[in-house]
Amino acid sequence: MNELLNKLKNGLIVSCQAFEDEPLHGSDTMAKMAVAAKMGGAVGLRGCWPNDIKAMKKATDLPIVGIYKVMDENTDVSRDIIITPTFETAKEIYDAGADIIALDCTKRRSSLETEKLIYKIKSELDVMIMADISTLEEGIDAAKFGVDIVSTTLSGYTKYSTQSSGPDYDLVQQLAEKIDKPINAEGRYWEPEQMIKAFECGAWMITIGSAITRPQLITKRFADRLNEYNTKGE
Ligand SMILES: CC(=O)N[C@H](C=O)[C@@H](O)[C@H](O)[C@H](O)COP(=O)(O)O
Repeated sequence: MNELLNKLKNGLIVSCQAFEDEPLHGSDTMAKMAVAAKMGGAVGLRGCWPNDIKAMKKATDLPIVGIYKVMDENTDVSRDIIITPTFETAKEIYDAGADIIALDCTKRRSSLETEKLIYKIKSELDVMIMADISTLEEGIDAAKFGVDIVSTTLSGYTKYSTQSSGPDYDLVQQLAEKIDKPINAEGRYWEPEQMIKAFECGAWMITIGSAITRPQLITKRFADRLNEYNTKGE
């Protein structure tokens, strides 16, 4: 088994990402988040854009799953491919130091295009690929096209995938049963016990983002609960 995959086995990857409209946006802050994640016991990181990845790489020695999100004011996140959409974006994060490149492998793009992109990355860059998918069928296809890891990242974020406010355990389980590749559980994990359930469903590793690195959402979760409590008696 590949040495990097061994390091990630049964481990926690912390996603450190903040868009321009988020209070923690900026590479310095993401690097600090990365250090905090390492102190807390993360075995890997997920980061977005070359500058953030470079800064996180400099600040820690943890392996990085790199992505490059491309979006503008016309982007519809349920319709468009935004996670590492092209070879050029993959190459940029590879040059920045990503150890694994994650890319959208949903059927929002044709299978042929996805297959070609995977082939080009595999043949020109010495890097592992994580397929961000939303359904079992997409996971099976991505595995056939030669990715190294399949991730549930986009379940709930394509129009045709299972919509849920919590993690998609069924998808983790089905992928683990049907695909002979490590499965990364990702998306809407907020509780340690949810994470354990993902491993019981067959996950190789787990990636958690918002519940650890988006303080505005962490605060909102508490504030929402408090509002609910405060309005009950009215
Ligand atoms: C759907 C999409 O674009 N997900 C992104 C992928 O990189 C990130 O915004 C998520 O934070 C990440 O997947 C981790 O998930 P969660 O934050 O739920 O733990």
